[in-house]
Amino acid sequence: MPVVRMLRQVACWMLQSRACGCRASVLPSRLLGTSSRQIPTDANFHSTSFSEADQQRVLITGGLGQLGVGLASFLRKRFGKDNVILSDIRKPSEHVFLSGPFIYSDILDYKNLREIVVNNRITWLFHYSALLSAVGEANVSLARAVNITGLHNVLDVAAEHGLRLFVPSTIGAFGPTSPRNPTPDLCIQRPRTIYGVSKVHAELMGEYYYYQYGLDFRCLRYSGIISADSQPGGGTTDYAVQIFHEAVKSGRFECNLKPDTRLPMMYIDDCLRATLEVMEAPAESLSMRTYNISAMSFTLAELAQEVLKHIPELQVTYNVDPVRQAIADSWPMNFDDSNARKDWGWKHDFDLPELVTTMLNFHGSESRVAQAN
Ligand SMILES: NC(=O)c1ccc[n+]([C@@H]2O[C@H](COP(=O)([O-])OP(=O)(O)OC[C@H]3O[C@@H](n4cnc5c(N)ncnc54)[C@H](O)[C@@H]3O)[C@@H](O)[C@H]2O)c1
Ligand SMILES: C[C@@H](O)[C@H](N)C(=O)O
Repeated sequence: MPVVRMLRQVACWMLQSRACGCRASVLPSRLLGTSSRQIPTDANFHSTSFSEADQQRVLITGGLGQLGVGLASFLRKRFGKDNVILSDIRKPSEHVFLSGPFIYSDILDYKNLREIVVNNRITWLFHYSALLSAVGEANVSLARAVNITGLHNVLDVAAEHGLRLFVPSTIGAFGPTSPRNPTPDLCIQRPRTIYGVSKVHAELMGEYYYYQYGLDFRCLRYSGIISADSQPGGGTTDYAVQIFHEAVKSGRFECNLKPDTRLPMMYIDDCLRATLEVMEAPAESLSMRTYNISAMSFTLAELAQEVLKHIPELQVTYNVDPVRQAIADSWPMNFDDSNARKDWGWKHDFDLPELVTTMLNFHGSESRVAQAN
């Protein structure tokens, strides 16, 4: 880059950072490659020119889990099939492999991550890799590596290449000393799972990179997400997906939490739309970098009651798993998402009755197809 242009960018960045109150700072040393110079950072330093800005090039990490395939298909409608790259360390199904670009990416491999971002001219990164609450407790050292070390790699690559970065947080980022009904955006966060601790760390690190290095970090705290065509990956809220599969398949469901357990939940379509909306929200509309988002909140008994309206023969039994129950009992019962609604117009579409009808319609048609075959 010619020296004059670089100096102009640096001066421009310093003016901008003063205007937004951010502190002038330097990138962490590994972001500077082999150079020993310390260059003031600018989130747009390496990014695309203005005319290219509408044509995002997207990377999704951990994309073969419950949410990533749906996110890819949603974003491909917006940005075009070839501009959204799904990645994971697992082998994709043939259907996923044929539906758009897929690439192997282990978020613990920093150089490989950087290579993917550079070679594909990525502008937006959705960081979905994680070990969820229940599997995280069963494998704390792996959860620590994936959820914390992996996040550090993603933050550094995103800051270095001027990406807009989305990292989902969760209701699990709160703990027993947080207000539970409702839980506001800003309150005590002392979660008791490695998953929750890693998500609070992600929220704080993302905000730190935003203030220190100008990284365009955006984060939503998702509720338990309920999806029809993908399986949950080992969380405490998995029962709210599994009940639909079992209701249609066997007419029986054994639940691992108590019937009066109340948690915030959301249908996947609302979750994915919220994710794109916050990523597209003008920077000046965001008064925070991390927002609660919510749609509904129900107990297991209320969920079962709603499903019974459609499948009266369903038998629900309870066999409580103490680990999952302790986690659920420490999480919010209701989520206060008024800031998201006020700042960038968040509004959910699905409440419990629509959710149940949609899920059962999907599974009903699936099982009819299976029977016909
Ligand atoms: N599903 C929910 O209810 C929910 C709720 C709140 C927040 N979230 C967050 O949303 C994100 C996606 O959730 P999900 O339900 O799809 O999770 P999931 O567990 O279903 O999928 C996570 C994916 O990460 C991948 N992964 C693991 N280690 C990896 C590594 N080293 N490198 C690359 N990928 C790796 C796994 O192979 C898996 O496909 C997570 O960050 C999760 O914390 C999910
Ligand atoms: C709530 C969420 O983060 C995830 N579904 C879990 O239960 O771990």
